[in-house]
Amino acid sequence: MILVDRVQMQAIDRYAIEVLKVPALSLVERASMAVLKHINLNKFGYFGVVVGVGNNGADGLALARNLLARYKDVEIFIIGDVEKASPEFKLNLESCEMLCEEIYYVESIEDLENMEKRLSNVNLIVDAIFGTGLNRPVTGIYATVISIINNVMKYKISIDIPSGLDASTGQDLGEVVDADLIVTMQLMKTGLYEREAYKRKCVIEDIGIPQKAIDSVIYGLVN
Ligand SMILES: NC(=O)C1=CN([C@@H]2O[C@H](COP(=O)(O)OP(=O)(O)OC[C@H]3O[C@@H](n4cnc5c(N)ncnc54)[C@H](O)[C@@H]3O)[C@@H](O)[C@H]2O)[C@H](O)CC1
Ligand SMILES: [K+]
Repeated sequence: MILVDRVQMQAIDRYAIEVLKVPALSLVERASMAVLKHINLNKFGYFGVVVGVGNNGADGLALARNLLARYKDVEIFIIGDVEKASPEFKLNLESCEMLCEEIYYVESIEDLENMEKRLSNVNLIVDAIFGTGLNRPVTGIYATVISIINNVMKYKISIDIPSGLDASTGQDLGEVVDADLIVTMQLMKTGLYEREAYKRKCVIEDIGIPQKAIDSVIYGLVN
């Protein structure tokens, strides 16, 4: 099994998009469908999707859109400044705005209380706050959001990496989402593999990153 750290994964993503011209939007869409296939839609009908403003969040919004497309109830919570978000994030956000009544921007204590109340009623929480982009300890409102997610005791799926975990070292960078299932994209990350508690909850899903991108970064094969 190939293992990559977060810097290698980011380089592979970049190579796929910038050199091999794989559309980032396709990778985000494939990531969302890779998570959807692990959700029993006959069992789960009311979702809380908690997103950061990076591409892990874009994956989460694309998943929310695919759930809304099936008339599932989805409560979306966004943490961070959407202005900083990627085009893939913004495109998926635009569609989610057309498909659901309200999207909650979590900034204040009241927003956190509202999120906690609503999450206590859902039956599945999607963690799309941080993935391979987490590069420093989780503090402030992000730490509070993660502890709320853990405290409401619902079935939790983390997209790519449980938010709060360092994808390279497996170190807890503060609060970490206590995921029941981790759907990691394309390759196993060293930080997940080295922690048995995470490794056994992990499934790896192909999202269409060309082997050439992987070989170019891992083996330095550029031709
Ligand atoms: N790159 C691609 O084409 C694909 C990526 N996929 C998914 O995207 C994430 C990686 O996305 P990225 O935007 O690099 O970062 P994150 O979304 O993980 O993080 C968001 C953002 O947060 C900032 N940040 C880092 N640490 C902290 C912190 N402690 N507190 C607050 N903010 C923090 C930092 O600026 C990050 O940019 C990857 O995991 C996949 O889920 C697609 O799946 C495939 C295509
Ligand atoms: K995540």
